[in-house]
Amino acid sequence: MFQILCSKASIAAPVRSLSLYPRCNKTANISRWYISPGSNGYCSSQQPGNAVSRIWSLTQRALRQSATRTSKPPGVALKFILGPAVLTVSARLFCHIAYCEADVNNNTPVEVVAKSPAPEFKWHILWEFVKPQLFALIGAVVLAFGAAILNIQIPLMLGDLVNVVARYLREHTGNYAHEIRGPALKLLGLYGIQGLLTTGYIILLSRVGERVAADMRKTLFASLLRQDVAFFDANKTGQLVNRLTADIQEFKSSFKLVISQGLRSITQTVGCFISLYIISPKLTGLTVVVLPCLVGAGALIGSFLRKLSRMAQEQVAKATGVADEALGNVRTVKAFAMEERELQLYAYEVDKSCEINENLGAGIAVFQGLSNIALNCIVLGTIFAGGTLISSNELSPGDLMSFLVASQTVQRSLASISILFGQVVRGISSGARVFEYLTLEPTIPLAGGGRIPYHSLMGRVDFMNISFSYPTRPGHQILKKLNLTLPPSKTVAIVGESGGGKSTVASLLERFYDPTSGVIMLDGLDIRTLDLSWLRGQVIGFINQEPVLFGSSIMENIRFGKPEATDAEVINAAKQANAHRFITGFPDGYNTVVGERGVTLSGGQKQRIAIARALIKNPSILVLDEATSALDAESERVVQEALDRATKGRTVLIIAHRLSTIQGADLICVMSNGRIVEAGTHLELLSKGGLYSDLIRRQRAEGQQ
Ligand SMILES: Nc1ncnc2c1ncn2[C@@H]1O[C@H](COP(=O)(O)OP(=O)(O)OP(=O)(O)O)[C@@H](O)[C@H]1O
Repeated sequence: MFQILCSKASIAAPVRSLSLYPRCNKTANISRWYISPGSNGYCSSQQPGNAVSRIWSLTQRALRQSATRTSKPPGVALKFILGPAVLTVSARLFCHIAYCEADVNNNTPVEVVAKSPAPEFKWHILWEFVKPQLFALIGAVVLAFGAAILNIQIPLMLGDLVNVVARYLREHTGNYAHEIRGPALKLLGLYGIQGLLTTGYIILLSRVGERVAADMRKTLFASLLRQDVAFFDANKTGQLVNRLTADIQEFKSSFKLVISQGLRSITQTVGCFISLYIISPKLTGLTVVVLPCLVGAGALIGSFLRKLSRMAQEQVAKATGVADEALGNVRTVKAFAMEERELQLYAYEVDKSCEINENLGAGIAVFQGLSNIALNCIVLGTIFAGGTLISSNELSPGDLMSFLVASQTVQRSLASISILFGQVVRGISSGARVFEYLTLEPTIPLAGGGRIPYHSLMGRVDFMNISFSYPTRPGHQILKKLNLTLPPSKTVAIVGESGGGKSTVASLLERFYDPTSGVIMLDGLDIRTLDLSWLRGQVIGFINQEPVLFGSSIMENIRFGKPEATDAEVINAAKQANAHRFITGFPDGYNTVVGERGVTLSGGQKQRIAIARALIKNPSILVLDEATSALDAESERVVQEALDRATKGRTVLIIAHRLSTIQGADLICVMSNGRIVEAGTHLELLSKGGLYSDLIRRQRAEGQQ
């Protein structure tokens, strides 16, 4: 199996392919090679072993495109030269050179899976979020630093205290209570100040962390909403939501931990080492020999645990994706009685996650067990060696106490640094995933630069020589040099076989996608030069087969079409859409909450609210994409009545399955193979006896007319 790994759009279709039979003059284990099928991407083989010696199957069209556009990801460079029958591939991978030749064979199907390369962590983006919180952050750092410095002081003062006790036990002279009071009060004061500093830095740090996370969430959400439709074709909603929630949460935890624990641990390690050296250079020498070995072993086990933890994170995201999809489409799941299958899918992913987490837990347990043994051995060793030094009067009992406490602090700090290291890696990878979409620029920007014509619109639309392939399937051309005119205030219907590209035409008019070639003109202006928010918000009204409502009130749903609309405007739009009567029939009227995606309403009711939502913005152009095809006869009659009223005086594009609904259109265009092949009125097309009359005949036979 081969994979195409794309950074933006994904490619996910079984397609015709060509096979490459590479012959190379040098062994190179090519695990990844680069092609650019219309967007940046990697291509890799999942077959193990020496990839150069294997047959490479790739999509013919994707490769053709890759032959014209290649770029260099780090460490990988590759060129495609496509001859009539021979494909030459030259690859430089990690300093190995491989030359491959390949014969073209069109018949082998290949599975193509989309996957993104690992995103990069960008410090300058983090800086933008941290900048507004700089003062609070500096305050937190200073307080945390102060608390850490005091922690270095504490072992020394404990030593003083023990020395007082030891002297009293040895000599039994002086006033014990008086002698102990001073160092004890000092220590108490130190504990108090340390407590205050700790409270202060935790408050400041959690404020900084929460605000940075909140800003990131808002910016990421705004960035996601800004993306064009192709982005959502290529990315699963569950995974996007995961970036907004789990990834930002993980990043926030790491950020806070690094500043609090990282700073404290490093300061304490350095400070306590100095104290250790001052107390006893000999004992410190012993510690210096033993500790790095332990820390090295700990780091090794730690890196293995981090790998497991990353796998666990990814697995949880997968499981979330499955649950999100099933719950988001719960009605379909129920309609097909697929609860058991969805449960099995989810259980499979959760079990995998559980297995990884169990291994991770066992790894952590072993790690902690070994650490405990090692740390206790160090204590024992220190007491043993320290006792020897006491017996030779090189060390006092208080010094040994200070040494023990300080060396424990060093050990704790080093251990937390190694744990922290894992957290940093997790935080950085979560941050990178968040930043990836924060900076992603949509190919069709919603705002900026586009103009809004001064004059009022006539509403003439011209599709001129439009060719189009979906970004997720660049090799599959849907529209082929399509020409179509929507005259002002006229109704044009597009009919044709299913999957022929009718809805695609509507999507291009809305600029959900831009054509691969050709121009769409609105009143003689290229729509790419027009302000997109204005075009979608005020010019085009869109009603499709399955209207999706938000889980708020009917009033808010209609007002979604024009946020500044008054209640009277909402009611007026509802009346035009034949919705007023049923809305006022509800106990809460316009304040009735419609449930998630409008589940508490019937199909016809939802459709009429969608019509009101489109009409409230008084659009010059109305696009009806099979707006009545999902309704029963009675609902269709009421909705059709509303639509007839709504289309008056507007340019209307109707995409229709059921030909009975478009017979009154001013122009009917028949689409086939990505082009308009017939155009005329119902009667003209019938008299031609072409594709349209075939469709009519077929639908009559199927009883749809
Ligand atoms: N987002 C998408 N990404 C990739 N391919 C798509 C996408 N949407 C539609 N297609 C493909 O484009 C082709 C045309 O689809 P379109 O929805 O425009 O057809 P249609 O004529 O409206 O069909 P129907 O009458 O069944 O609704 C189909 O082959 C479909 O699989």
